[in-house]
Order: sequence, then structure tokens, then C-alpha cells
Amino acid sequence: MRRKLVIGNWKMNGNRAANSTLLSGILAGLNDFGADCAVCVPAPYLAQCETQLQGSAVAWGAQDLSVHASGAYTGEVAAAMLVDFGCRYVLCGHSERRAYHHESNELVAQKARAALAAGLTPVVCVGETLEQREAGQTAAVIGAQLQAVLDVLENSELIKIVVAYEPVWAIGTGKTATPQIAQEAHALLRAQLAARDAVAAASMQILYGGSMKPENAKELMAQPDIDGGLIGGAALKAADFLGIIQAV
Ligand SMILES: O=C[C@H](O)COP(=O)(O)O
Repeated sequence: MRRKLVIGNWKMNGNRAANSTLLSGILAGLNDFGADCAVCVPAPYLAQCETQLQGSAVAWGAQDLSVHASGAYTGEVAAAMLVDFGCRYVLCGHSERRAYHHESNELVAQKARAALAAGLTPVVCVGETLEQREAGQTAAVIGAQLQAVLDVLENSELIKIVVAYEPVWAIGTGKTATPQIAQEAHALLRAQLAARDAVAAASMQILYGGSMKPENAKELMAQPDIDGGLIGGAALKAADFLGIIQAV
């Protein structure tokens, strides 16, 4: 049976004081709910996570990384630097990176590669826009996004990635995908992973993201191919984040 994973993506939110309160709240309320949990925070706060979360059940990670190992790439953060601060996870190809920073499927694939090479777990994000869904392109869009990453992975690396399905129309909109819609997309993604390696696909985590909150988490996570959540807004309040983990 696959273990559930709940990752909070803080996006560009937080400050030292608020983060400290949030992390303490999560640590105080965390019980053995049967799920793994992590927070992906803005890069300047990775040191704070390392200090506050070290030795706890909460892992931490970043929201993006460079494809380069080091050098003259002003403003970029290398995978090795994330490892230096104890990161386990890094988001690759979040829809906000794809939309606002024009990250292509190929670039996202290179980022996943760079993460794996450094020993990080890339959380590869895929998802269609509302226009694409309405045009009947969901399967083709998320299939191409995932395939670009699969194309650059060695067979043995498949098992080392996490996939997150985040329909763009559900992100930060309060409009959650119905459990059926989400399950349908997750099943497609798992079938695509299985076409590469059925054994690996059966044990890989596919997370759902898009307005997940304590009230809808249980039903979403009860779907056979939904193995957890990538949480935005609801990850900024300890009670909500814990409520989602508890729903597992
Ligand atoms: O990475 C998280 C997703 O973008 C979901 O964000 P949201 O929970 O605020 O809709």
C-alpha cells in the first residue's frame, strides 16, 4: 500500500516570525496520522526550516531549482545548495513557474534531472488550464508534461520522483476538482508511468493539488490513485494543514 504524502507549498508567502509560528503549530499538532508531510518554502527560509524541523517528522524542500550545478547564473539556486540546507523535496514545473517564467516541458525535465542527480526528490507538477480542459485536451497536455520528464529518466530513477496533478483552473480559485475528475487524471498518469515500469508505477505517489482543504481532503484522498496533496493556501495555517494531514 502506498503511503500518503502531504506537501505544503507556501509559494511567495511568509516572514521569519510568521513561519516560526506556523512551523511550531504544525509540530505541536502533528501526530502519527499515517502520512508523510513536508513544506516547500521560499529559498531564504530553508535555513529556518532546517533549524526548526531538524529531527522532526516534517521534511522540507524548495519550490524551484536551477538546471545548472554552479556558475554565473545570477539569481538561481543549485540543487546542491538545497541539499546543503537539508532539503528532501523540490517542486519542478509548478504551473506558476510554467505560466510566469515560461518553463517548458523540456526545462522542467532538466530540472527534475538536476534534482535527482543531487539526491533530491523532484515533485513534478502537471496540469491543464481551463481552456485546455474545455477543448478536450487534458489527457494530451498532462501526458506530454509527464512524458518529457520520463524521457530523461533512467529506468531506475522513475521510482524516485513524485508526481503532482494540479489542474490550473483549481489552483487558488476555491474550485476543487471533483474526486472523480481528479481520479480520472491520476489514473491516466499512473497508466503512463506503468507503461514505462508497472512495478514502479504501483508504488509511486501521485498528489492532487488545487484548493484542497480539510473539508474536501478526505474524499479526494480516498480515491484509489490519489496519494496525497500539494497544498497552497491551506498550508499557511497550521490548523488547516494539520486538518488535511489528519484527513488521511
Ligand atoms: O502548489 C499548490 C497548488 O498550487 C495549490 O494551491 P491552492 O491549494 O492554493 O489551490
